[in-house]
Amino acid sequence: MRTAFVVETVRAAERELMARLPEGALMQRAAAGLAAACAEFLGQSRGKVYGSRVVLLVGSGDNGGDALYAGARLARRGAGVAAVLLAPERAHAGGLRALLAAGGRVSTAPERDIADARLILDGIVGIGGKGGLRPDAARLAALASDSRAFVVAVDLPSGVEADTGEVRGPAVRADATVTFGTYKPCLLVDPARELAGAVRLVDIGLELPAAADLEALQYADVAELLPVPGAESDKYRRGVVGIAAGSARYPGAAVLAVAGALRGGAGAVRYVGPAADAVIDRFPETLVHAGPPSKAGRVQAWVVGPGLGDDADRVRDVLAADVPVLIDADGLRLAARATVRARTAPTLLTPHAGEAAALLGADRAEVEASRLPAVRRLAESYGATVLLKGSTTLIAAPGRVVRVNPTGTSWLATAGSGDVLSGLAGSLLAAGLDTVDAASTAAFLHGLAGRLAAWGGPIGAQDVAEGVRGAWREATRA
Ligand SMILES: NC(=O)C1=CN([C@@H]2O[C@H](COP(=O)(O)OP(=O)(O)OC[C@H]3O[C@@H](n4cnc5c(N)ncnc54)[C@H](OP(=O)(O)O)[C@@H]3O)[C@@H](O)[C@H]2O)[C@@H](O)CC1
Ligand SMILES: [K+]
Repeated sequence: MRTAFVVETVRAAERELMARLPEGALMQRAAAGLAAACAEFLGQSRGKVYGSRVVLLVGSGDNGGDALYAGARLARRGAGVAAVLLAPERAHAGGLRALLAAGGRVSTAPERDIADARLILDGIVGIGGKGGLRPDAARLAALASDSRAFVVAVDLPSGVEADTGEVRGPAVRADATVTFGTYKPCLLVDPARELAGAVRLVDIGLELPAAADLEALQYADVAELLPVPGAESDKYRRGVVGIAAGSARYPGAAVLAVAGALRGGAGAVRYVGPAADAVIDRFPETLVHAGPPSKAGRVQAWVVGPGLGDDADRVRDVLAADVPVLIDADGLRLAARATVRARTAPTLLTPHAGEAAALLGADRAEVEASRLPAVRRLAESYGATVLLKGSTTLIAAPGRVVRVNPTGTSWLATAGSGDVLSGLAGSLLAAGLDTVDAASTAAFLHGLAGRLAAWGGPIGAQDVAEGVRGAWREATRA
């Protein structure tokens, strides 16, 4: 599991460790890791450290100190290093001395130096940043982001909100971020994540609490969670998932949800609704039923909502079942909050930002800008697990660590792709995973399937569904 911690927790761990170490030792660990990564980045672009032009953007805190010490190490290896000091009289004194002693210099022509640089270190602010960047810092951030240089953010890209991943104003756009001790939420959650580029973690020996503030499944976690039928399994023991989706107007949503469900590990898929002919045509293995869901036969989990139109009765009927229920699309609009809260079996909601905004009474743009607070709020208000789809898919449940999905591709933003995801997650619920595991495992497979199917080009939802098997194989092979 990859984990991230908020600033308050990082600070506490730093204090605890600093008390046991000689003064400055922690910063030296950070700077050494940072310099090593920078040397590697310079080497990767078929260059070398010796003779490379490096510019340090230096704020008045320890983030600037890290940049100065790392710059000193690069200068000792022959790089031409110039430091742009935002507040010359308050720059980290030891770091500046080290840089000058190693042959580095203070820039007197920042614009020219930035234009000539091959590598830029953004040490404007780290976890001590407050509010949007001040105008002089914002100007440097823009110059660096627009430059031809490879930009390395120190700890995090200056200008982003460390704990939430919000970006409220100008910020550095980095090619890579070298972060210390632990990931910070901004390095995993958009829109900040996009500005961080490739993230490298440098171990500085921090001891962090067992419960993280944010976590992301890795291949090994997914492999462990995915259900594998044993010798004694039959279709019923593997779980039956019921799909209450589709309408005369939107039969395709039913077909796609079933397509996802068939690849999610349940032993059988039951379909209930008016699109049975379309479903059977495409997937003859589906068990279909025309009456209400409660009369369709036993299932271990329900999916309700994709392409449902205004069929509130079907939603009510499904919500009355005493099994886990996934609510998506039209179902989100039709499910009363009080009914969801009153359920004793678990509920999983899977809105995109627009649907989440409607449920929260907020603007879509606000949800997109503040995904982490939004998903937490929604989970609390419904007393349910919420999977918020989008550029960064997040999964929250009351009392649980928020999960962030590490896979995905922007090509997944295609019609019907959400229907496949809901079928897939519902199938994993029926196979016995809890709501948080089912949602995060489904998002992982779905993202990976999209990536495998896209291969850098456009895809349709059916391609995603067909890619799930390959994604499953890839996840369990690791
Ligand atoms: N602690 C440790 O053990 C270790 C810490 N490490 C490193 O220290 C970093 C944290 O350092 P930090 O606490 O000094 O804060 P930092 O991020 O440099 O920012 C504070 C400075 O920024 C300024 N500033 C604030 N907001 C601003 C804005 N919006 N726009 C512009 N300026 C703004 C603020 O100015 P002021 O308000 O004082 O005028 C102040 O001078 C951490 O991220 C990691 O890199 C590593 O070496 C590992 C060991
Ligand atoms: K920074």
